[in-house]
Amino acid sequence: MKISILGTGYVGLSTGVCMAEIGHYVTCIDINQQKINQLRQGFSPIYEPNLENLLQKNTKAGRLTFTTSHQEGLDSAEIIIIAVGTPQGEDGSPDLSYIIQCAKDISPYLTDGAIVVIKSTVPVGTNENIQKIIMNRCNRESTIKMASNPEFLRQGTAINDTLHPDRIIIGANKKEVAEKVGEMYLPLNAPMIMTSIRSAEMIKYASNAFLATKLSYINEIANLCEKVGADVTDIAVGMGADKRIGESFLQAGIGYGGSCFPKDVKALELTANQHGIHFSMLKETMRINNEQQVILVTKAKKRFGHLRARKIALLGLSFKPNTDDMRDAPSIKIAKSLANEGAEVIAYDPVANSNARKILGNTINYASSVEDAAIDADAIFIVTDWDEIKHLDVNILKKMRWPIIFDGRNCLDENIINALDIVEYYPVGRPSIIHPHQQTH
Ligand SMILES: NC(=O)C1=CN([C@@H]2O[C@H](COP(=O)(O)OP(=O)(O)OC[C@H]3O[C@@H](n4cnc5c(N)ncnc54)[C@H](O)[C@@H]3O)[C@@H](O)[C@H]2O)C=CC1
Ligand SMILES: O=C(O)[C@H]1O[C@H](OP(=O)(O)OP(=O)(O)OC[C@H]2O[C@@H](n3ccc(=O)[nH]c3=O)[C@H](O)[C@@H]2O)[C@H](O)[C@@H](O)[C@@H]1O
Repeated sequence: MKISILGTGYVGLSTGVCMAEIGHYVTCIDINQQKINQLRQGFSPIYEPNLENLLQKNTKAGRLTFTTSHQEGLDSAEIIIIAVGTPQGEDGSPDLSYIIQCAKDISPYLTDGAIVVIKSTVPVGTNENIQKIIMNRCNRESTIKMASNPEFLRQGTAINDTLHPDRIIIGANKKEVAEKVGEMYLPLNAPMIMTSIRSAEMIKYASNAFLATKLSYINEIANLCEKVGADVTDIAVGMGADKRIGESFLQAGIGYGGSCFPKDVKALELTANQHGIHFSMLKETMRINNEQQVILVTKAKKRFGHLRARKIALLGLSFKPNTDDMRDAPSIKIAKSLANEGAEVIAYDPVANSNARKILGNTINYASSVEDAAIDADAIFIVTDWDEIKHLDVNILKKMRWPIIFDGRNCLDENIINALDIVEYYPVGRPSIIHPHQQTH
């Protein structure tokens, strides 16, 4: 099948590479010339495990090409996938300007049989509006075929998620359109759910908001665990063993971040509001998450009294491991809050230092290794559960002024905690460990 994809971000590029991997001929279009140049040379502009390898393999096989030209990129495309950003606008609703621009960009080159698929996360009704824009521009009514095909990949595991999805949602108002889009995915052998366009758009928001709410729920349980002396990691195992609840998304910590949950929860709450439904549960999901993101700062202030002139090593900056994405990362709020308290912050991330610098600038200092960050630190904050942070070298802790660790992901290797008899360890929602040799510091 001949597929064109607009947008070579996390979703567009992962989709493009995977569709080529299963045998389709894919052209990826982006307006960013620099990205396209980089991709043509076989380099991925984003950090995503296994992406660059499949990019090079499929480019070499002649199934994957990149262009900035809509005319060239859309030539004889059977399916045109729109995967551009829908970031949060100033009023909290998604900014649809990139999608609208895509509609304008593709209109002159649409052939009769082509299907326009919106993969970006868009509010209910957007597919219909985009269809109208295209119809007006093309001056044709009957032949614009549209489908909603929301994406569920997670950053850090984007390739695996795209090749092995739990389900594929296809929303279309015509059976033959849904079937044609489904044909594209047949080699994946994944369950497909066909719905109306509006339902497909809604499934995406309902899923993300549900997962975010599950996280705020377990985080509030974690806060309660600290008060009553229970351990939230045991609670998660106990709850998760119930199939109706499920074990995933029960890892308590410093709350959710990233380019999707924060904006999608807000967008759904706004949609509900516009229709007279006060979805107060989502308001609470967001409130809990906002407070949770700075919980390590609150804990450290309690431990030290104040944080002025305290040196804090921030380990991990990206919003989750295995990505360099800093969009809405909890580390941003934590770093700013520490700086406001007068602390000296030195941060380390295996891949996100340079993206972080674009956002945080000189508010903090950047280290080139865990060890660099930890030297003479008064405390470590574990912010992102990268493998090298979870299993950090015990000897590194001996270089701190005093090994005090605030673990925002409850992820530090048990052996490390047990190996040190001078450690103070403060996880989230679990009993703290303060070894007997502790001295005032
Ligand atoms: N990042 C993620 O993990 C997921 C994102 N989504 C949704 O997918 C959509 C895309 O998200 P990301 O991939 O993160 O975005 P991104 O910001 O990483 O990439 C968007 C790309 O679109 C390009 N672009 C903008 N206007 C264009 C145009 N007119 N023609 C061609 N290219 C254009 C930009 O240059 C950029 O490279 C959003 O709606 C997001 O909510 C859905 C599932 C997962
Ligand atoms: O629409 C999207 O963009 C995507 O949003 C999320 O994917 P993503 O944001 O990439 O990553 P997640 O693994 O969901 O993590 C989101 C945040 O929740 C946090 N999280 C996740 C799981 C958990 O148990 N605990 C927890 O704190 C992560 O650290 C991260 O900050 C969804 O999981 C994807 O299905 C969806 O496609």
